Amino acid sequence: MNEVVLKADNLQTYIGHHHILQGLSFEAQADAVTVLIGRNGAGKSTTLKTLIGLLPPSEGTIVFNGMSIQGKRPYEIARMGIGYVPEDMGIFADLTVEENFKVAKLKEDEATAGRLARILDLFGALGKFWHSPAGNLSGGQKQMLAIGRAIVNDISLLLIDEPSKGLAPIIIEALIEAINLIKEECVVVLVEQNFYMASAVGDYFHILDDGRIVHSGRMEALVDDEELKSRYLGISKSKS
Ligand SMILES: Nc1ncnc2c1ncn2[C@@H]1O[C@H](COP(=O)(O)OP(=O)(O)OP(=O)(O)O)[C@@H](O)[C@H]1O
Repeated sequence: MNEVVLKADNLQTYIGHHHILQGLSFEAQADAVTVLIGRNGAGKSTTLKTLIGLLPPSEGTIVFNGMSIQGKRPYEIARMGIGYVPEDMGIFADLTVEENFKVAKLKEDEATAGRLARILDLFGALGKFWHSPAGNLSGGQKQMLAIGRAIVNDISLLLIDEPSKGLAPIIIEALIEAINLIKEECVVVLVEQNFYMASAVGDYFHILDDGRIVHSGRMEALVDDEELKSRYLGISKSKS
């Protein structure tokens, strides 16, 4: 049995008066990519925002590496070793790629410089456009910058919200390769609608529906489960 790095239990999250997460519970294991999937509006992005402290839950617990993190501020949670790549990527379009990294870096030490060098090896375009405004990057390059910025610090958990959104298949292949390398360094919790990408990187899956987890298991089991894919993900056999 693998070590549990993140355990969310009975999360209840409201946005205004809307009760979005309704008792959501799941775990993420060490050395694995856990994928959250489900229909539009199921509560996937809300789950990541709840975990990182942007939407504090009204009830429930979140334990990360044995520490309770619910109720902490996002910057406190980030400093405990959780990286977050939001759906809109959150990069600073007017700043250069270099400046985007400067804003993100928590330390200017040797270990951070080593991680940055590895990120530039992984995502060659970032080095090429190092002095260009990040707003000029292509969609795929922006996603690489957003992910690179999140892993430049010493994190043990990376939360990524729908990285494949709007990207061409060839760029999705590069992202799959990158996430499979990143998972060697830290635990990944990924929200992903693209089932090809979800199944190419995921070790475990959780299906969300109406703010709850309705099915969980190993990704291989979901790949073979036509009924579940059709019911919750709208994937029919001919399309998969
Ligand atoms: N700022 C907001 N104000 C009101 N309702 C919101 C807000 N943000 C999200 N919601 C609602 O919360 C529910 C869950 O949204 P969320 O973005 O978490 O879903 P999702 O599963 O990530 O969907 P998608 O795949 O479309 O991104 C939806 O019904 C959405 O309309």
